[in-house]
Amino acid sequence: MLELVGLRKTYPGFALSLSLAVSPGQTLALLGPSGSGKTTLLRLIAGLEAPEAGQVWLGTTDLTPLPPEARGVGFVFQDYALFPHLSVYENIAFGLREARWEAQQVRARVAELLELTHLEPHAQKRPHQLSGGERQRVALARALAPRPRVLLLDEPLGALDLKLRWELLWELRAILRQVRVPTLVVTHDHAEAFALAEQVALLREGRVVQQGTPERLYRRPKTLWVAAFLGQRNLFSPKESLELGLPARPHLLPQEAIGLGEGEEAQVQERTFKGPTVVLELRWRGHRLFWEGPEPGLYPGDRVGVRIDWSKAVPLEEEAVAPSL
Ligand SMILES: Nc1ncnc2c1ncn2[C@@H]1O[C@H](COP(=O)(O)OP(=O)(O)OP(=O)(O)O)[C@@H](O)[C@H]1O
Repeated sequence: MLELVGLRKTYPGFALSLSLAVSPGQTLALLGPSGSGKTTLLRLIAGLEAPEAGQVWLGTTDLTPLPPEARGVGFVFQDYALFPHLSVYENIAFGLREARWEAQQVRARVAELLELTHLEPHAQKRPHQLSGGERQRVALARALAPRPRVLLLDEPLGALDLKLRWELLWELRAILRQVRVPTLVVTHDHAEAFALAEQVALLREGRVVQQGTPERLYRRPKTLWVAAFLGQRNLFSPKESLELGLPARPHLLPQEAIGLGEGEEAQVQERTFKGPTVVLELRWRGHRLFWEGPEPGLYPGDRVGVRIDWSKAVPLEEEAVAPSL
């Protein structure tokens, strides 16, 4: 189990202050906007930065005083940081040779990782002869080679185009499930976090604002900020909630609360075709309402009845004042 206890690090205009735990064999996604402290947190765990307060625990070992190389932490950097002059094989073997593994053990371990990451056909290539996705897998294999006790991935899919991102996401997930090393993965994309991780911690200005399973976070966000960051669209301020007959606090109206067909009249403003679903932006009671579902056969200007199940409205907490530094 990886545990961060009262960890604190400040830079001019920025303060990271949090506690967090990753269970054995689990993947936790650190999700947050640019500048929220995701990379700083990984660097603190890896020992590349020293915290001003708090500790990093791995089981019963306090890693905080240890140098990076003694921590048993595997790190995949945003730009992969592969050695350009070494082959794929040698990139993966590098850390093992540094740690003075015996030649035969190195061969066996590298072969194992080439197989795990499907890189056998590329073993003798240099990084510049590889595709982005292949480079990403080399970086992962290199990080996993010395059997780290924790794996840190900083935007592992960040540099790839959209189609490749999703292909690699499934592959990365399969590999993580196979190796069962507790993993922290940084991303600013909620869909990526949801697909990769069992737990998601949402970071804002150096603090964890909410942590939970993807389902829990999406369905029960604490605040408007969390809901909006996770892609929820039907969000109402306390004033708007009151106008709609709800208590005077922020609310989320989830998709399943909105039915089309009969009911109060609304007008279609916009339509976005997404393949399996269509998103409609409706004008309803003077408010903007989004509906998403299978092809409704409706177009801008059309009128449609809207039925709301108010019992499904999710009350949210008032936004906390931005954390002070
Ligand atoms: N070495 C440093 N010196 C001064 N300020 C720093 C340093 N490293 C990070 N910061 C500041 O700390 C804050 C958090 O940075 P960090 O890189 O951790 O954010 P992030 O969430 O990873 O962002 P991104 O998604 O853009 O990579 C930023 O405001 C950044 O400018």
